[in-house]
Amino acid sequence: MDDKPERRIVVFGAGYIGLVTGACLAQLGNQVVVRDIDPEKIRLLQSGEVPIYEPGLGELIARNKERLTFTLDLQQALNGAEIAYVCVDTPPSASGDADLSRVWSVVQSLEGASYLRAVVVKSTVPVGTGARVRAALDTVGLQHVGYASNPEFTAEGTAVRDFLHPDRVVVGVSDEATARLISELHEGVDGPVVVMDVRSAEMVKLASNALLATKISFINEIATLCEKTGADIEHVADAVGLDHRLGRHFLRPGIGWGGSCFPKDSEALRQLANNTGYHLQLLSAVIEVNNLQKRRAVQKLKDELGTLMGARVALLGLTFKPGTDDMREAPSTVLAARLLAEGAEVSCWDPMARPAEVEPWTSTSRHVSPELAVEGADAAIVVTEWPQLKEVDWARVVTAMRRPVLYDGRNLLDPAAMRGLGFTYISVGRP
Ligand SMILES: NC(=O)C1=CN([C@@H]2O[C@H](COP(=O)(O)OP(=O)(O)OC[C@H]3O[C@@H](n4cnc5c(N)ncnc54)[C@H](O)[C@@H]3O)[C@@H](O)[C@H]2O)C=CC1
Ligand SMILES: O=C(O)[C@H]1O[C@H](OP(=O)(O)OP(=O)(O)OC[C@H]2O[C@@H](n3ccc(=O)[nH]c3=O)[C@H](O)[C@@H]2O)[C@H](O)[C@@H](O)[C@@H]1O
Repeated sequence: MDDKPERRIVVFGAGYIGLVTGACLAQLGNQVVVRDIDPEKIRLLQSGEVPIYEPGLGELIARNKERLTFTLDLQQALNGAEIAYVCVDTPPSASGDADLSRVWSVVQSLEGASYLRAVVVKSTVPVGTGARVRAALDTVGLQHVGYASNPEFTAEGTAVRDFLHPDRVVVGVSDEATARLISELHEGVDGPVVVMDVRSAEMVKLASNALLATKISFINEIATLCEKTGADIEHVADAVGLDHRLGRHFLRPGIGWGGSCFPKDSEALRQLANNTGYHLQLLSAVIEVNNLQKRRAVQKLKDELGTLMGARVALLGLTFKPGTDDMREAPSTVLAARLLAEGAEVSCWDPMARPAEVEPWTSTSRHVSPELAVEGADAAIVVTEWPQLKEVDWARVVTAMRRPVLYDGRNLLDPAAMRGLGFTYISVGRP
Protein backbone atom coordinates (compact mmCIF):
# COMPACT_ATOMS: atom_id res chain seq x y z
CA MET A 1 0.00 0.00 0.00
CA ASP A 2 2.93 2.34 0.71
CA ASP A 3 4.02 2.74 -2.94
CA LYS A 4 0.44 3.16 -4.10
CA PRO A 5 0.01 6.64 -5.67
CA GLU A 6 -2.19 9.12 -3.80
CA ARG A 7 -5.13 9.91 -6.09
CA ARG A 8 -7.28 13.02 -6.07
CA ILE A 9 -10.88 11.89 -5.93
CA VAL A 10 -14.20 13.72 -5.98
CA VAL A 11 -17.21 11.89 -4.55
CA PHE A 12 -20.66 13.17 -5.56
CA GLY A 13 -23.26 12.62 -2.84
CA ALA A 14 -22.72 12.86 0.93
CA GLY A 15 -25.30 10.20 1.80
CA TYR A 16 -24.90 6.72 3.28
CA ILE A 17 -22.79 5.51 0.35
CA GLY A 18 -20.93 8.69 -0.58
CA LEU A 19 -19.73 9.36 2.96
CA VAL A 20 -18.57 5.79 3.54
CA THR A 21 -16.88 5.70 0.11
CA GLY A 22 -15.20 9.06 0.68
CA ALA A 23 -13.99 8.22 4.17
CA CYS A 24 -12.71 4.77 3.16
CA LEU A 25 -10.93 6.08 0.05
CA ALA A 26 -9.26 8.71 2.26
CA GLN A 27 -8.31 5.99 4.76
CA LEU A 28 -6.71 4.11 1.83
CA GLY A 29 -4.42 7.10 1.28
CA ASN A 30 -6.20 9.31 -1.26
CA GLN A 31 -7.13 13.01 -1.21
CA VAL A 32 -10.92 13.08 -1.29
CA VAL A 33 -13.45 15.89 -1.71
CA VAL A 34 -17.11 14.99 -1.11
CA ARG A 35 -19.56 17.26 -2.90
CA ASP A 36 -23.27 17.51 -2.14
CA ILE A 37 -25.99 19.98 -3.11
CA ASP A 38 -27.62 19.92 0.34
CA PRO A 39 -26.26 22.96 2.22
CA GLU A 40 -27.27 21.61 5.64
CA LYS A 41 -25.39 18.33 5.15
CA ILE A 42 -22.25 20.13 4.03
CA ARG A 43 -22.51 22.63 6.89
CA LEU A 44 -22.69 19.79 9.42
CA LEU A 45 -19.81 17.88 7.82
CA GLN A 46 -17.63 21.00 7.68
CA SER A 47 -18.24 21.54 11.38
CA GLY A 48 -17.18 17.97 12.19
CA GLU A 49 -20.63 16.43 12.55
CA VAL A 50 -21.94 13.42 10.63
CA PRO A 51 -25.51 13.91 9.31
CA ILE A 52 -26.35 10.17 9.35
CA TYR A 53 -25.91 7.40 11.88
CA GLU A 54 -23.47 4.78 10.64
CA PRO A 55 -21.25 2.97 13.17
CA GLY A 56 -17.54 3.83 12.87
CA LEU A 57 -18.10 6.50 10.20
CA GLY A 58 -17.61 9.52 12.49
CA GLU A 59 -14.31 8.14 13.78
CA LEU A 60 -13.08 7.34 10.27
CA ILE A 61 -13.92 10.85 9.04
CA ALA A 62 -12.20 12.42 12.05
CA ARG A 63 -9.10 10.23 11.60
CA ASN A 64 -8.76 11.28 7.96
CA LYS A 65 -9.58 14.97 8.24
CA GLU A 66 -6.30 15.96 6.54
CA ARG A 67 -7.29 14.02 3.43
CA LEU A 68 -11.07 14.45 3.43
CA THR A 69 -13.00 17.67 2.79
CA PHE A 70 -16.62 18.56 2.06
CA THR A 71 -17.97 21.21 -0.25
CA LEU A 72 -21.02 22.61 -2.00
CA ASP A 73 -18.80 24.25 -4.58
CA LEU A 74 -18.56 22.32 -7.85
CA GLN A 75 -15.39 24.00 -9.13
CA GLN A 76 -13.59 23.42 -5.85
CA ALA A 77 -14.69 19.78 -5.96
CA LEU A 78 -13.47 19.22 -9.52
CA ASN A 79 -10.19 21.10 -9.05
CA GLY A 80 -7.46 18.57 -9.89
CA ALA A 81 -9.80 15.58 -9.51
CA GLU A 82 -8.55 12.49 -11.38
CA ILE A 83 -11.43 10.18 -10.47
CA ALA A 84 -15.11 11.09 -9.99
CA TYR A 85 -17.28 8.73 -7.93
CA VAL A 86 -21.04 9.05 -8.46
CA CYS A 87 -22.85 8.11 -5.22
CA VAL A 88 -26.09 10.07 -5.61
CA ASP A 89 -29.51 8.63 -4.85
CA THR A 90 -31.47 6.78 -7.56
CA PRO A 91 -34.98 6.65 -6.09
CA PRO A 92 -37.96 5.02 -7.76
CA SER A 93 -39.74 7.17 -10.32
CA ALA A 94 -43.52 7.16 -10.83
CA SER A 95 -43.13 4.24 -13.28
CA GLY A 96 -41.10 2.14 -10.82
CA ASP A 97 -37.95 2.52 -12.95
CA ALA A 98 -34.96 4.08 -11.17
CA ASP A 99 -34.96 7.88 -11.43
CA LEU A 100 -31.52 8.72 -12.80
CA SER A 101 -31.95 12.51 -12.88
CA ARG A 102 -29.31 13.05 -10.19
CA VAL A 103 -26.82 10.86 -12.05
CA TRP A 104 -27.35 12.90 -15.24
CA SER A 105 -26.97 16.13 -13.35
CA VAL A 106 -23.56 14.98 -12.02
CA VAL A 107 -22.40 13.74 -15.43
CA GLN A 108 -23.33 17.08 -17.06
CA SER A 109 -21.44 18.95 -14.36
CA LEU A 110 -18.18 17.18 -15.27
CA GLU A 111 -17.77 19.16 -18.50
CA GLY A 112 -14.38 20.86 -18.52
CA ALA A 113 -12.88 18.72 -15.72
CA SER A 114 -9.48 18.64 -17.36
CA TYR A 115 -7.63 16.33 -14.93
CA LEU A 116 -10.29 13.63 -14.97
CA ARG A 117 -9.17 10.10 -15.91
CA ALA A 118 -12.19 8.05 -14.84
CA VAL A 119 -15.85 8.32 -13.86
CA VAL A 120 -17.06 5.58 -11.53
CA VAL A 121 -20.75 4.97 -10.86
CA LYS A 122 -21.48 3.44 -7.46
CA SER A 123 -25.16 4.36 -7.38
CA THR A 124 -27.44 1.41 -8.17
CA VAL A 125 -28.64 1.84 -11.75
CA PRO A 126 -30.48 -0.18 -14.42
CA VAL A 127 -28.44 -2.35 -16.77
CA GLY A 128 -27.47 -0.22 -19.77
CA THR A 129 -26.93 3.00 -17.77
CA GLY A 130 -23.16 2.79 -18.20
CA ALA A 131 -23.49 2.88 -21.98
CA ARG A 132 -25.66 6.00 -21.67
CA VAL A 133 -23.21 7.67 -19.26
CA ARG A 134 -20.38 6.83 -21.70
CA ALA A 135 -22.30 8.56 -24.50
CA ALA A 136 -23.04 11.57 -22.27
CA LEU A 137 -19.33 11.88 -21.34
CA ASP A 138 -18.43 11.80 -25.02
CA THR A 139 -20.96 14.57 -25.66
CA VAL A 140 -19.42 16.88 -23.03
CA GLY A 141 -15.94 16.42 -24.49
CA LEU A 142 -14.69 13.72 -22.11
CA GLN A 143 -14.01 10.99 -24.71
CA HIS A 144 -10.57 10.33 -23.17
CA VAL A 145 -12.05 9.67 -19.69
CA GLY A 146 -12.55 6.01 -18.71
CA TYR A 147 -15.83 4.68 -17.32
CA ALA A 148 -16.38 2.09 -14.59
CA SER A 149 -19.40 0.58 -12.91
CA ASN A 150 -18.44 -0.21 -9.32
CA PRO A 151 -21.68 -1.20 -7.56
CA GLU A 152 -21.82 -1.10 -3.79
CA PHE A 153 -22.76 -4.09 -1.64
CA THR A 154 -22.38 -2.61 1.84
CA ALA A 155 -25.29 -2.90 4.29
CA GLU A 156 -26.29 -0.06 6.60
CA GLY A 157 -24.98 -0.50 10.12
CA THR A 158 -21.88 -2.40 8.91
CA ALA A 159 -20.99 -0.25 5.89
CA VAL A 160 -17.46 0.77 6.94
CA ARG A 161 -16.44 -2.82 7.67
CA ASP A 162 -18.19 -4.06 4.51
CA PHE A 163 -16.32 -1.50 2.39
CA LEU A 164 -12.89 -2.34 3.76
CA HIS A 165 -13.49 -6.13 4.04
CA PRO A 166 -15.91 -6.94 1.20
CA ASP A 167 -16.84 -10.39 -0.10
CA ARG A 168 -15.96 -8.95 -3.51
CA VAL A 169 -15.41 -5.68 -5.32
CA VAL A 170 -17.13 -5.70 -8.70
CA VAL A 171 -15.63 -3.51 -11.42
CA GLY A 172 -17.32 -3.24 -14.80
CA VAL A 173 -15.14 -1.62 -17.48
CA SER A 174 -14.58 -1.57 -21.21
CA ASP A 175 -10.87 -0.74 -21.24
CA GLU A 176 -7.73 -2.09 -19.59
CA ALA A 177 -6.40 1.24 -18.29
CA THR A 178 -9.57 1.96 -16.27
CA ALA A 179 -9.59 -1.62 -14.98
CA ARG A 180 -6.02 -1.13 -13.69
CA LEU A 181 -6.78 2.28 -12.20
CA ILE A 182 -9.84 1.12 -10.23
CA SER A 183 -8.18 -2.15 -9.17
CA GLU A 184 -5.18 -0.17 -7.91
CA LEU A 185 -7.50 2.11 -5.89
CA HIS A 186 -8.69 -1.00 -4.05
CA GLU A 187 -5.23 -2.09 -2.93
CA GLY A 188 -5.53 -2.30 0.84
CA VAL A 189 -9.13 -3.49 0.63
CA ASP A 190 -9.41 -6.99 2.04
CA GLY A 191 -11.38 -8.76 -0.72
CA PRO A 192 -11.09 -9.92 -4.33
CA VAL A 193 -11.58 -7.44 -7.19
CA VAL A 194 -13.67 -9.05 -9.92
CA VAL A 195 -13.39 -7.32 -13.31
CA MET A 196 -16.04 -7.75 -16.01
CA ASP A 197 -17.96 -5.81 -18.66
CA VAL A 198 -20.11 -2.85 -17.57
CA ARG A 199 -23.54 -4.41 -18.19
CA SER A 200 -22.68 -7.55 -16.22
CA ALA A 201 -21.44 -5.46 -13.27
CA GLU A 202 -24.70 -3.52 -13.26
CA MET A 203 -26.64 -6.79 -13.32
CA VAL A 204 -24.60 -8.32 -10.44
CA LYS A 205 -25.87 -5.58 -8.13
CA LEU A 206 -29.54 -5.96 -9.01
CA ALA A 207 -29.38 -9.77 -9.02
CA SER A 208 -27.66 -9.86 -5.61
CA ASN A 209 -30.28 -7.70 -3.90
CA ALA A 210 -33.10 -9.61 -5.60
CA LEU A 211 -31.70 -12.96 -4.46
CA LEU A 212 -31.32 -11.74 -0.87
CA ALA A 213 -34.92 -10.47 -0.92
CA THR A 214 -36.01 -13.81 -2.43
CA LYS A 215 -34.43 -15.75 0.43
CA ILE A 216 -36.33 -13.65 2.99
CA SER A 217 -39.68 -13.88 1.20
CA PHE A 218 -39.18 -17.62 0.77
CA ILE A 219 -38.56 -18.21 4.47
CA ASN A 220 -41.51 -15.93 5.30
CA GLU A 221 -43.80 -18.09 3.13
CA ILE A 222 -42.49 -21.24 4.81
CA ALA A 223 -43.11 -19.51 8.16
CA THR A 224 -46.74 -18.95 7.20
CA LEU A 225 -47.01 -22.62 6.35
CA CYS A 226 -45.40 -23.50 9.69
CA GLU A 227 -48.19 -21.52 11.39
CA LYS A 228 -50.77 -23.58 9.55
CA THR A 229 -49.10 -26.94 10.17
CA GLY A 230 -47.64 -26.55 13.67
CA ALA A 231 -43.96 -26.65 12.65
CA ASP A 232 -41.45 -24.16 14.13
CA ILE A 233 -39.73 -21.93 11.54
CA GLU A 234 -36.69 -21.34 13.76
CA HIS A 235 -35.87 -25.08 13.80
CA VAL A 236 -36.62 -25.27 10.10
CA ALA A 237 -34.43 -22.27 9.15
CA ASP A 238 -31.56 -23.47 11.38
CA ALA A 239 -31.52 -26.94 9.86
CA VAL A 240 -32.11 -25.79 6.27
CA GLY A 241 -29.27 -23.28 6.75
CA LEU A 242 -26.85 -25.99 7.87
CA ASP A 243 -26.75 -27.20 4.28
CA HIS A 244 -23.66 -25.29 3.15
CA ARG A 245 -25.18 -24.94 -0.34
CA LEU A 246 -28.08 -22.97 1.15
CA GLY A 247 -26.61 -21.17 4.19
CA ARG A 248 -28.42 -19.59 7.17
CA HIS A 249 -27.92 -15.96 6.05
CA PHE A 250 -31.10 -14.06 5.13
CA LEU A 251 -33.35 -16.83 6.39
CA ARG A 252 -34.54 -14.78 9.36
CA PRO A 253 -38.34 -14.73 9.17
CA GLY A 254 -40.09 -11.50 10.12
CA ILE A 255 -42.50 -8.75 9.35
CA GLY A 256 -40.98 -8.19 5.90
CA TRP A 257 -37.97 -6.58 4.32
CA GLY A 258 -37.69 -2.82 3.93
CA GLY A 259 -35.01 -0.18 3.60
CA SER A 260 -33.74 2.16 0.95
CA CYS A 261 -32.67 -0.61 -1.40
CA PHE A 262 -34.50 -3.97 -1.45
CA PRO A 263 -37.92 -2.43 -2.20
CA LYS A 264 -36.66 0.04 -4.81
CA ASP A 265 -34.12 -2.28 -6.44
CA SER A 266 -36.47 -5.26 -6.69
CA GLU A 267 -39.11 -3.03 -8.30
CA ALA A 268 -36.50 -1.46 -10.61
CA LEU A 269 -35.31 -4.93 -11.71
CA ARG A 270 -38.91 -6.00 -12.32
CA GLN A 271 -39.51 -2.91 -14.46
CA LEU A 272 -36.20 -3.41 -16.27
CA ALA A 273 -37.44 -6.86 -17.28
CA ASN A 274 -40.88 -5.51 -18.19
CA ASN A 275 -39.20 -2.92 -20.43
CA THR A 276 -37.60 -5.78 -22.39
CA GLY A 277 -40.98 -7.52 -22.67
CA TYR A 278 -40.08 -10.24 -20.17
CA HIS A 279 -42.07 -10.72 -16.97
CA LEU A 280 -39.94 -11.76 -13.96
CA GLN A 281 -42.52 -14.04 -12.35
CA LEU A 282 -40.48 -15.20 -9.38
CA LEU A 283 -39.43 -11.67 -8.37
CA SER A 284 -43.02 -10.41 -8.69
CA ALA A 285 -44.10 -13.09 -6.22
CA VAL A 286 -41.22 -12.20 -3.89
CA ILE A 287 -42.46 -8.59 -3.77
CA GLU A 288 -46.08 -9.64 -3.27
CA VAL A 289 -45.18 -11.98 -0.38
CA ASN A 290 -43.34 -9.10 1.27
CA ASN A 291 -46.27 -6.72 0.91
CA LEU A 292 -48.61 -9.30 2.41
CA GLN A 293 -46.34 -9.96 5.37
CA LYS A 294 -47.06 -6.52 6.87
CA ARG A 295 -50.79 -6.68 6.17
CA ARG A 296 -50.98 -10.12 7.79
CA ALA A 297 -49.59 -8.65 11.03
CA VAL A 298 -52.38 -6.07 11.17
CA GLN A 299 -54.99 -8.72 10.35
CA LYS A 300 -53.71 -10.89 13.21
CA LEU A 301 -54.19 -8.05 15.67
CA LYS A 302 -57.66 -7.50 14.27
CA ASP A 303 -58.44 -11.21 14.80
CA GLU A 304 -57.28 -10.93 18.42
CA LEU A 305 -58.94 -7.60 19.30
CA GLY A 306 -62.13 -7.97 17.25
CA THR A 307 -61.74 -4.47 15.86
CA LEU A 308 -58.92 -1.97 15.70
CA MET A 309 -61.32 0.99 15.81
CA GLY A 310 -60.36 2.99 18.91
CA ALA A 311 -57.69 0.47 19.93
CA ARG A 312 -54.28 1.74 20.97
CA VAL A 313 -51.39 -0.06 19.27
CA ALA A 314 -47.72 0.49 20.12
CA LEU A 315 -45.05 0.12 17.44
CA LEU A 316 -41.76 -0.91 19.03
CA GLY A 317 -38.98 0.07 16.64
CA LEU A 318 -39.49 2.19 13.52
CA THR A 319 -36.29 2.03 11.45
CA PHE A 320 -36.15 -0.68 8.76
CA LYS A 321 -33.61 -2.60 10.83
CA PRO A 322 -31.60 -1.98 14.01
CA GLY A 323 -28.28 -0.12 13.90
CA THR A 324 -29.48 2.61 11.55
CA ASP A 325 -31.59 5.79 11.62
CA ASP A 326 -32.92 5.04 8.12
CA MET A 327 -36.71 5.00 7.81
CA ARG A 328 -36.89 4.62 4.03
CA GLU A 329 -39.53 1.98 3.16
CA ALA A 330 -39.47 0.73 6.74
CA PRO A 331 -42.23 -1.80 7.52
CA SER A 332 -43.29 0.53 10.37
CA THR A 333 -44.48 3.13 7.85
CA VAL A 334 -46.91 0.65 6.27
CA LEU A 335 -48.03 -0.67 9.67
CA ALA A 336 -48.71 2.85 10.99
CA ALA A 337 -50.71 3.78 7.89
CA ARG A 338 -52.74 0.55 7.99
CA LEU A 339 -53.45 0.88 11.73
CA LEU A 340 -54.51 4.52 11.39
CA ALA A 341 -56.73 3.58 8.45
CA GLU A 342 -58.41 0.94 10.66
CA GLY A 343 -59.19 3.65 13.22
CA ALA A 344 -56.49 2.67 15.74
CA GLU A 345 -54.46 5.12 17.78
CA VAL A 346 -50.73 4.53 17.30
CA SER A 347 -47.99 5.11 19.83
CA CYS A 348 -44.37 4.33 19.11
CA TRP A 349 -40.80 4.09 20.31
CA ASP A 350 -37.50 4.06 18.45
CA PRO A 351 -34.03 5.00 19.71
CA MET A 352 -32.72 6.33 16.40
CA ALA A 353 -35.44 7.38 13.92
CA ARG A 354 -35.26 11.07 13.07
CA PRO A 355 -38.26 13.02 14.44
CA ALA A 356 -39.03 14.66 11.09
CA GLU A 357 -39.68 11.25 9.58
CA VAL A 358 -42.17 10.23 12.28
CA GLU A 359 -44.07 13.55 12.22
CA PRO A 360 -46.15 12.74 9.11
CA TRP A 361 -48.12 10.24 11.19
CA THR A 362 -50.02 13.06 12.80
CA SER A 363 -51.99 10.97 15.26
CA THR A 364 -48.91 9.05 16.43
CA SER A 365 -47.39 9.74 19.82
CA ARG A 366 -43.70 8.99 20.22
CA HIS A 367 -42.24 7.96 23.56
CA VAL A 368 -38.76 7.91 25.01
CA SER A 369 -38.95 4.29 26.14
CA PRO A 370 -40.73 1.10 25.05
CA GLU A 371 -42.34 0.93 28.50
CA LEU A 372 -44.01 4.34 28.05
CA ALA A 373 -45.08 3.54 24.48
CA VAL A 374 -47.02 0.41 25.57
CA GLU A 375 -48.69 1.96 28.63
CA GLY A 376 -52.45 1.57 28.28
CA ALA A 377 -52.09 -0.09 24.86
CA ASP A 378 -54.37 -2.84 23.56
CA ALA A 379 -51.58 -4.38 21.53
CA ALA A 380 -47.88 -3.94 20.75
CA ILE A 381 -45.85 -4.94 17.71
CA VAL A 382 -42.10 -5.59 17.77
CA VAL A 383 -41.26 -4.08 14.39
CA THR A 384 -37.48 -3.66 14.63
CA GLU A 385 -35.29 -6.01 16.67
CA TRP A 386 -33.48 -3.29 18.64
CA PRO A 387 -31.42 -5.01 21.39
CA GLN A 388 -33.00 -2.62 23.95
CA LEU A 389 -36.24 -4.59 23.58
CA LYS A 390 -34.51 -7.64 25.06
CA GLU A 391 -33.84 -5.61 28.22
CA VAL A 392 -37.46 -4.48 28.75
CA ASP A 393 -39.06 -5.59 32.01
CA TRP A 394 -41.91 -7.46 30.27
CA ALA A 395 -43.36 -8.58 33.63
CA ARG A 396 -44.13 -4.90 34.35
CA VAL A 397 -45.28 -4.22 30.80
CA VAL A 398 -47.90 -6.95 30.92
CA THR A 399 -49.63 -5.19 33.79
CA ALA A 400 -49.29 -1.73 32.22
CA MET A 401 -51.10 -2.67 29.00
CA ARG A 402 -54.88 -2.49 28.71
CA ARG A 403 -54.87 -5.80 26.82
CA PRO A 404 -51.55 -7.67 26.70
CA VAL A 405 -51.49 -8.66 23.03
CA LEU A 406 -47.95 -8.80 21.68
CA TYR A 407 -47.09 -9.45 18.03
CA ASP A 408 -43.37 -10.18 17.81
CA GLY A 409 -42.64 -9.40 14.18
CA ARG A 410 -38.97 -10.33 14.54
CA ASN A 411 -39.14 -13.48 16.71
CA LEU A 412 -37.04 -11.60 19.26
CA LEU A 413 -38.57 -12.90 22.47
CA ASP A 414 -39.10 -16.34 23.97
CA PRO A 415 -42.68 -17.59 23.34
CA ALA A 416 -42.93 -19.74 26.49
CA ALA A 417 -41.56 -16.97 28.74
CA MET A 418 -43.87 -14.33 27.27
CA ARG A 419 -46.95 -16.54 27.53
CA GLY A 420 -45.87 -17.43 31.09
CA LEU A 421 -46.04 -13.70 31.94
CA GLY A 422 -49.62 -13.55 30.66
CA PHE A 423 -49.15 -12.15 27.15
CA THR A 424 -51.25 -13.23 24.23
CA TYR A 425 -48.03 -13.72 22.29
CA ILE A 426 -47.96 -14.13 18.50
CA SER A 427 -44.77 -14.46 16.49
CA VAL A 428 -43.80 -15.39 12.93
CA GLY A 429 -43.95 -19.10 12.09
CA ARG A 430 -43.55 -20.35 15.66
CA PRO A 431 -46.17 -22.34 17.57
N1 LIG B 1 -27.82 3.05 1.49
C1 LIG B 1 -27.19 1.91 1.23
O1 LIG B 1 -26.88 1.11 2.12
C2 LIG B 1 -26.81 1.53 -0.18
C3 LIG B 1 -27.11 2.35 -1.26
N2 LIG B 1 -26.74 1.99 -2.53
C4 LIG B 1 -27.04 2.88 -3.65
O2 LIG B 1 -26.19 4.04 -3.55
C5 LIG B 1 -26.88 5.20 -4.02
C6 LIG B 1 -26.87 6.27 -2.95
O3 LIG B 1 -27.62 5.78 -1.85
P1 LIG B 1 -27.63 6.53 -0.44
O4 LIG B 1 -26.23 6.95 -0.12
O5 LIG B 1 -28.36 5.66 0.49
O6 LIG B 1 -28.49 7.82 -0.79
P2 LIG B 1 -28.68 9.14 0.10
O7 LIG B 1 -30.00 9.68 -0.27
O8 LIG B 1 -28.35 8.86 1.52
O9 LIG B 1 -27.53 10.11 -0.44
C7 LIG B 1 -27.51 10.66 -1.73
C8 LIG B 1 -26.91 12.07 -1.64
O10 LIG B 1 -26.69 12.56 -2.97
C9 LIG B 1 -26.92 13.97 -2.92
N3 LIG B 1 -27.09 14.50 -4.28
C10 LIG B 1 -28.18 14.48 -5.08
N4 LIG B 1 -27.90 15.09 -6.25
C11 LIG B 1 -26.60 15.48 -6.20
C12 LIG B 1 -25.72 16.15 -7.10
N5 LIG B 1 -26.13 16.51 -8.30
N6 LIG B 1 -24.46 16.38 -6.71
C13 LIG B 1 -24.02 16.00 -5.49
N7 LIG B 1 -24.81 15.36 -4.59
C14 LIG B 1 -26.07 15.11 -4.94
C15 LIG B 1 -28.14 14.11 -2.04
O11 LIG B 1 -28.28 15.43 -1.57
C16 LIG B 1 -27.81 13.09 -0.94
O12 LIG B 1 -27.10 13.68 0.13
C17 LIG B 1 -28.28 4.73 -4.45
O13 LIG B 1 -28.26 4.45 -5.83
C18 LIG B 1 -28.45 3.44 -3.65
O14 LIG B 1 -29.32 2.54 -4.29
C19 LIG B 1 -26.06 0.84 -2.79
C20 LIG B 1 -25.73 -0.02 -1.76
C21 LIG B 1 -26.09 0.25 -0.38
O1 LIG C 1 -28.21 -2.20 -1.95
C1 LIG C 1 -28.26 -1.91 -0.77
O2 LIG C 1 -28.59 -0.83 -0.32
C2 LIG C 1 -27.93 -2.91 0.28
O3 LIG C 1 -29.16 -3.59 0.64
C3 LIG C 1 -29.02 -4.51 1.72
O4 LIG C 1 -28.56 -3.86 2.88
P1 LIG C 1 -29.54 -3.07 3.88
O5 LIG C 1 -30.73 -2.60 3.12
O6 LIG C 1 -28.69 -2.08 4.57
O7 LIG C 1 -30.03 -4.10 4.98
P2 LIG C 1 -30.16 -5.67 5.18
O8 LIG C 1 -29.42 -6.04 6.38
O9 LIG C 1 -29.89 -6.43 3.95
O10 LIG C 1 -31.73 -5.79 5.53
C4 LIG C 1 -32.71 -5.43 4.58
C5 LIG C 1 -34.08 -5.77 5.12
O11 LIG C 1 -34.27 -7.18 5.14
C6 LIG C 1 -34.71 -7.59 6.44
N1 LIG C 1 -34.16 -8.94 6.69
C7 LIG C 1 -32.85 -9.21 6.50
C8 LIG C 1 -32.36 -10.48 6.69
C9 LIG C 1 -33.22 -11.51 7.07
O12 LIG C 1 -32.83 -12.69 7.24
N2 LIG C 1 -34.54 -11.22 7.26
C10 LIG C 1 -35.03 -9.95 7.08
O13 LIG C 1 -36.25 -9.73 7.26
C11 LIG C 1 -34.19 -6.54 7.39
O14 LIG C 1 -34.96 -6.50 8.56
C12 LIG C 1 -34.33 -5.28 6.54
O15 LIG C 1 -35.65 -4.77 6.64
C13 LIG C 1 -28.00 -5.58 1.32
O16 LIG C 1 -27.79 -6.47 2.42
C14 LIG C 1 -26.67 -4.95 0.92
O17 LIG C 1 -25.76 -5.95 0.45
C15 LIG C 1 -26.92 -3.93 -0.20
O18 LIG C 1 -25.71 -3.28 -0.57
